[in-house]
Amino acid sequence: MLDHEQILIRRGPRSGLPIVLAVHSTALGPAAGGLRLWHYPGWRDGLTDALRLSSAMTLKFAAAGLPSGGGKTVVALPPGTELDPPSRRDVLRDVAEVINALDGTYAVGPDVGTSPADMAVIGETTPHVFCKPPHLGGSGDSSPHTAQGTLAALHAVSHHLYGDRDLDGRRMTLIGLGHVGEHLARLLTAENADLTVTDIDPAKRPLAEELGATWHSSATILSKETDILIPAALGGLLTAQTTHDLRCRAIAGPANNQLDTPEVAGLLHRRGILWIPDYVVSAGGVINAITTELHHLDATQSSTRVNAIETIVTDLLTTAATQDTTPAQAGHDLAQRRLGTT
Ligand SMILES: NC(=O)c1ccc[n+]([C@@H]2O[C@H](COP(=O)([O-])OP(=O)(O)OC[C@H]3O[C@@H](n4cnc5c(N)ncnc54)[C@H](O)[C@@H]3O)[C@@H](O)[C@H]2O)c1
Repeated sequence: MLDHEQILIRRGPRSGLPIVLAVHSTALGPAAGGLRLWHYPGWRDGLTDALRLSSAMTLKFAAAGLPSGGGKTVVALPPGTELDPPSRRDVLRDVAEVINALDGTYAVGPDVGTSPADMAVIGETTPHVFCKPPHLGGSGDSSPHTAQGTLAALHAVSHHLYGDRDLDGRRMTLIGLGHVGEHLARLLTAENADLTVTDIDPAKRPLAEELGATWHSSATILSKETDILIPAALGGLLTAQTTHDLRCRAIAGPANNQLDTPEVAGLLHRRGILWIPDYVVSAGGVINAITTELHHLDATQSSTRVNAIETIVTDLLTTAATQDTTPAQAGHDLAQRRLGTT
């Protein structure tokens, strides 16, 4: 059954590249979601990714209580393709024209492979764009807000596990010191967490030293004993296999698509490990962008919405405990209720 409202697939007239724009749902409001400019074996793989990612955006907005729907755009670059600046501009103009064809049903922001600077180029052709650089009136880099929302989720988890939201001395293990990970590491250090960090990029190690965090090999990080594990790198980290290695009480991080398959949530539950849905934990960036740019809230109101992730996670954990289910199931049920599908 087709689960999506609209799927546009076009070969860009300037770039010749396949552009897939998927609108999963506008049940709660106009759709929004990032532009992924990434290498795929073929355009159909890009289509599969756009379908999956756009439905995840619907869940993200519904769980966050935002009046927006899920969408995503994927430009499927053939393997090995490098875009020089003029070619990149051509792709972005092609994408902007596809967005304009939807007449406000969908607005685009950055995702893997794109940045606020790319949104500025798209914004030359369509107004349906967010996260442009601040000097062009946008909210710019979303990663500080994603880190802020993740911190809010960690407060909720700490309170649930230990009866205290204070992170002072709490053992936290952070995987990935990229855009979000670095901001989060600084926030956790400011709260005196007992922080261990890792990254496959050894150039990140000086940051660990600067913050007084413990640096750990990425190869063995999952088996390190810790209170809360925070995935902030790539997806697919949690599999039936890696689940056996874990020595943590909970997992809450911003990395998208952490579970290899949905069944892994059940495996974690049976091992007594709380897993907080990634689409709830990682929502801070898009909450800030959408509320400030599309819903015109001021910075304080928007920050309050990002910090409300703490309440959302608290409610999910309470529901899961009282109904003897997983936070994953509780999150799914919450989103479906808001979407009016249950
Ligand atoms: N940037 C945002 O606002 C935002 C919003 C929502 C979700 N996310 C998700 O959060 C995650 C991090 O995003 P980001 O913008 O910081 O990305 P990024 O590319 O800046 O950082 C990722 C970091 O992870 C490291 N890494 C990759 N594989 C690793 C591994 N196996 N072990 C350890 N480290 C590894 C990389 O070297 C890099 O430093 C991604 O999954 C992203 O989809 C980001």
